[in-house]
Amino acid sequence: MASRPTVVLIPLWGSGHFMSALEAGKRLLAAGGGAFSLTVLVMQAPTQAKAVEVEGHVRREAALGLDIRFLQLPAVEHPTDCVDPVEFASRYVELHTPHVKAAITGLAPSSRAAAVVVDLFFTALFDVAHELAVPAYVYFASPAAFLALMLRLPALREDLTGPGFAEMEGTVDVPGLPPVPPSYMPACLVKSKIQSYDSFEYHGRRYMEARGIIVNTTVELEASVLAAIADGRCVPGRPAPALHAIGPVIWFEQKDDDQLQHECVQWLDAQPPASVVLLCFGSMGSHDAAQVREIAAGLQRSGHRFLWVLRGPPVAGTRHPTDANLDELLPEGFLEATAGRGLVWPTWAPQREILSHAAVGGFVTHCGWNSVLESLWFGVPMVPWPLYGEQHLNAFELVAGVGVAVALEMDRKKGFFVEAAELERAVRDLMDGGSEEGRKARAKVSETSAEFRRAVGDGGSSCTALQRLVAEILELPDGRR
Ligand SMILES: COc1cc(-c2[o+]c3cc(O)cc([O-])c3cc2O[C@@H]2O[C@H](CO)[C@H](O)[C@H](O)[C@H]2O)cc(OC)c1O
Ligand SMILES: O=c1ccn([C@@H]2O[C@H](COP(=O)(O)OP(=O)(O)O)[C@@H](O)[C@H]2O)c(=O)[nH]1
Repeated sequence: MASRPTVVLIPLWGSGHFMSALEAGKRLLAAGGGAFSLTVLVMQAPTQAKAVEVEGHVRREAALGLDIRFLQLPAVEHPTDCVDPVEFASRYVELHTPHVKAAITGLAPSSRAAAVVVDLFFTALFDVAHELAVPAYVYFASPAAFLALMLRLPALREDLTGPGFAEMEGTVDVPGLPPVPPSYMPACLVKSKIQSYDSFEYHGRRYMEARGIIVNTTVELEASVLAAIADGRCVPGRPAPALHAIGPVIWFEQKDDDQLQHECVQWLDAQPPASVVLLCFGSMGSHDAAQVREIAAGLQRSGHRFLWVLRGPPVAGTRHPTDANLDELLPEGFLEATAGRGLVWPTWAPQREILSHAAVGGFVTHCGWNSVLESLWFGVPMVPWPLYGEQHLNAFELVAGVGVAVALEMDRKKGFFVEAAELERAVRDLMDGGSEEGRKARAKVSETSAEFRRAVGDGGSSCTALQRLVAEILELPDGRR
């Protein structure tokens, strides 16, 4: 049998990570034109719910008959006393190192590993790649701006006067972005949680060992940041790894023709074009009862149509929201008062399908990077309401950098609390025809959407970057395939 290498992909189990990485792997596979296969090493997800979600993805993708092999890694102990999910993921993956090594060395000689591609929090696996002399890549499912920040964390530590950015005066220099007020730094770095900083700084340092970083963005969207990284402005004196901006990588689930439309989509079908504002806060976003009351009042007073994905408090010991009990959470009379112009959906919703619907004209989002890319792809302007992770920096970039969003004021000292009147104002500015801010965001988002579609099309920047990456993996001269 002819020898054909394989690209080994090691994704994290999270909603915004697993399918994004797999979709990127599928694009690599297609661009490789059969020159290599894809091998996905699947870790046991740490919670039962995530394990079921990942198993579903693997079963569905395996049934597509593509040149992808899924190998389940043995279960390992769960690290305890972690400050956040990133430290958990970083320590959990370390325990997988021997299993990953065994899986790669156990590949048939006819399908040697040509590259190992790991999640942004899995840099501990570089040790295995280095030991086996396999080129290591990172799949960065977040924006290049956050990559620039992570690369700069070792140097930025020297500017900190306290244990986190919250105590810092002045602005933060994230190369390629306008000066960033410390309050817009990622939530995990703002609070005085020095261990969070340690985890991010560790990964930032290790990215420099990668042969390349595959970023889910486009050169058009984040030109200045990508240039800053490539010019060595994040880690002066050391050449940055090659950057491959292949985005937007968005996973679209295939629907059977005979599948019934989701209830949210059926409801949207009855609404006028661009009239509905969607509110959805990602896989780990939920609000407490007081905040829910403010949102309800803000939406009611705005007079606009809305589809609100409202989740209940997280399952104990996790960050994953439960399904909302609407009778308990919503103010009395709210559903009756907004009947016909609002839908409150209490569980996971088909966000991509909703954003693609002509009735949706705006998106109040937690600014998870996948959600941002989906909104830009469908040309939907945003109101950013960042909650966790790097989302505050994403929100800053959307408003101050790209200009596709209407800003929302929040009380950062009170868990990012937003008052009803402020939400009402932002929704009106986003959705009302007369608002200059909304008009600008709408015009810019249409441009970005068109740019995105050009980037992934033949000859587009992301398509070309993907081909260059394939040539690099196959070690072809001059990026030729
Ligand atoms: C990228 O910066 C941060 C990401 C996270 C984070 O951690 C995480 C851990 C899990 O075990 C499962 C997850 O699903 C998950 C998700 C997650 O954040 C989202 O990651 C997406 C892909 O990178 C995307 O970037 C979204 O914008 C993120 O919201 C946590 C964190 O700090 C605690 C980060 O700074
Ligand atoms: O009710 C929901 C909530 C989220 N998502 C999807 O889950 C992913 C969330 O990733 P993101 O990076 O936006 O945020 P995270 O949840 O990782 O913080 C995105 O693809 C969303 O479209 C969804 O389909 N329905």
